[in-house]
Amino acid sequence: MVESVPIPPDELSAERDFLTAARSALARMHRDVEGREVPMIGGEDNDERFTNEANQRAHEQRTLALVDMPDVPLFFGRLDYEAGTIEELDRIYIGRRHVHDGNGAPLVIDWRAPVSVPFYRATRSDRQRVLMRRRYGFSDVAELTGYEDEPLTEADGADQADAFLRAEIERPRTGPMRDIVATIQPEQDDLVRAPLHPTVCVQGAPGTGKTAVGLHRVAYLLYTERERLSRGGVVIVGPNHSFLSYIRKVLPALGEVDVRQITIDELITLPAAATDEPESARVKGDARMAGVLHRALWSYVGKPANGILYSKGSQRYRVHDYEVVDIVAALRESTRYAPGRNALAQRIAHAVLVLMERRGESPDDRVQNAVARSKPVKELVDAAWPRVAPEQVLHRLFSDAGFLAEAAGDELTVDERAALLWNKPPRSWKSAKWSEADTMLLDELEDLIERRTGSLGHLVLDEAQDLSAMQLRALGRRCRTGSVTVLGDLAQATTPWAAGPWERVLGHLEKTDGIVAELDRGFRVPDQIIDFAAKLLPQIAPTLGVPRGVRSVEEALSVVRTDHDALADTLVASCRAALAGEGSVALIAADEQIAQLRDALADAGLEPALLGETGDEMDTTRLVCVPATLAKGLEFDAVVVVEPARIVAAEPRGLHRLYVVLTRAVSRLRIVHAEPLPTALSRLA
Ligand SMILES: Nc1ncnc2c1ncn2[C@@H]1O[C@H](COP(=O)(O)OP(=O)(O)OP(=O)(O)O)[C@@H](O)[C@H]1O
Repeated sequence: MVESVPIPPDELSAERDFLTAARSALARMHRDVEGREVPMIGGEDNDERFTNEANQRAHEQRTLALVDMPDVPLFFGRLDYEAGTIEELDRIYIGRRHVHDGNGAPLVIDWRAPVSVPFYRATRSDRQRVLMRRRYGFSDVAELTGYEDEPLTEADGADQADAFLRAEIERPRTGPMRDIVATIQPEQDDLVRAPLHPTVCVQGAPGTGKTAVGLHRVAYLLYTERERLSRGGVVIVGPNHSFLSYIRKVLPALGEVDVRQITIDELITLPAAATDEPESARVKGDARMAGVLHRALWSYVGKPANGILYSKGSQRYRVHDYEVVDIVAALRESTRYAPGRNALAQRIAHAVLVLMERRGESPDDRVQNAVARSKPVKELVDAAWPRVAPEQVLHRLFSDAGFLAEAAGDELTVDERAALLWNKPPRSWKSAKWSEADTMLLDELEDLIERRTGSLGHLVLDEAQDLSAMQLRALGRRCRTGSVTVLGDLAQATTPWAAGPWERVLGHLEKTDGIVAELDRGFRVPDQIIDFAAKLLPQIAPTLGVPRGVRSVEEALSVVRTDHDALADTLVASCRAALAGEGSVALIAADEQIAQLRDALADAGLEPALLGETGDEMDTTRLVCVPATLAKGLEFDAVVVVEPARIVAAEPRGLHRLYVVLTRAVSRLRIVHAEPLPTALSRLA
């Protein structure tokens, strides 16, 4: 809580009483919904079962959304309006969900409601009929400890909003990410409340609140567009399980429990069992592969050498080869692969029907279907337009250099083709093991063969700078009529297959009407650390500006040079010093080093956890050892980074990885090294 003028005890106790009343009202709402019988319709057919299940699920979710979370305050702010601004209410309490008194009177108003907007937007120069804004402070167990008033009618006054924001950012971290609903900043609010369409893409430096904005935007959209979104559903795609575990509690705390938070492989659902070299993963992720796959698939459609001879009784009907060639050529231009097979059979049958009519017969649709299913037509279709599985096409592409060269045309270089070919091709496509990048290619082929149907209502892509063109195409296919929130930072792109600038990303998603916005105020990282990390920007993202910090923290940054023998002791001492403060502590090092360093800390009696081992390390342990490749998106109050040069050397985009690692600290960053620092940093250190 920010230091401020003393609070009159009566007023504080009145506010506490109000909180207690609101809590009881929420408990009553929960009981009411829980006790309400779910309407069941009789009958056992699929529609009825589906409706009953949907009703039951909706009831469960509504009940869950009304559970009072003991550590999440029910409201966080209050607006006192000019009399008559809102019907019968001059004062509203703003919270994470709507609470009413049982007689229709609101006690707490949802932060997403239009009347709550001035809480985030009103200023002294544009006070939107607000007289006073009050912000509450709470203990860890959501006990109301105080409040701060900001009268908007006074011409000037200290900027309490900034002090409040700073206090909120620096509140020590204990466990997973928390919501920022009490302190959403105006530039963030613009994005949170942007309409469902068009797609929004947010470029933002580390700690500018992209993830927070994405999650609050989902909560906002579910509030304003619940009906529309419930049909297709909402999915958040994050880079890995550690990250998803870190963000998993934000939406439930905002009352939203029906959003899937998953990794891209879980969305695509084709299991990956092989790994790629970076270069072949890069080529496989490239947008040019879409053309290669298209040509490879359609090369299975041949030029029919023979027409057909269809016999019915004593009659013979001949469709000539050149006629079939014309039908095939026309269909290639107008259909996907699988429906093309059926269409070919029907068109040939139609040609037979025309011959029958010319002879004075009057065949109907049933005859056409019978002809289409007849043996000669089937045989011709199987020969000219064979059934193929995606795996079959990809297996041939990666094992047959001639086939690949033909499908690639001028699109791929000789080296790129070599990177795609298997050294030891599996014997058959059925026994092939596919990598993650392959699964995107299989997904593309599946859609070329038969158009994917259904669309998500909304999709959030976090850390989207790392996605390949082929991944983006697969994601876009799952959200053809929905919209996307794309979140990322090009400077943090660590994958060799990253698709590149945001306009290109939107193109791959087929959301070219998407809007690109930028967040440039870094809330997480103190000025000194931002300035230090930003020295890498000219090398890793020369077109991006340096983020603006919002706070400086005394002794935020230190660089400690040691020698190899003393490294472990220095790290133990650094972690001990960090643990002496409040909040979470991370030791981040190159993946190859981290297990050994964890053991060294454990031997010294520090009880560290290794991130990624159980999935809930950040909930349960103050000191977490983080492999550099898992640091993205996470944050800790204090961070110790070990041997930056090793982090850089570990992968092709090591400098980008180092930038990610250096920007994880909320209060203090200590860099410990025995090996020389990377050049860009050594000049400074
Ligand atoms: N308006 C705000 N009020 C309070 N805290 C905020 C606000 N905006 C951002 N933060 C805090 O700043 C930190 C960084 O936010 P977030 O993780 O969303 O940033 P990001 O842009 O996704 O970062 P990265 O690029 O590193 O993944 C979080 O602790 C978040 O709670």
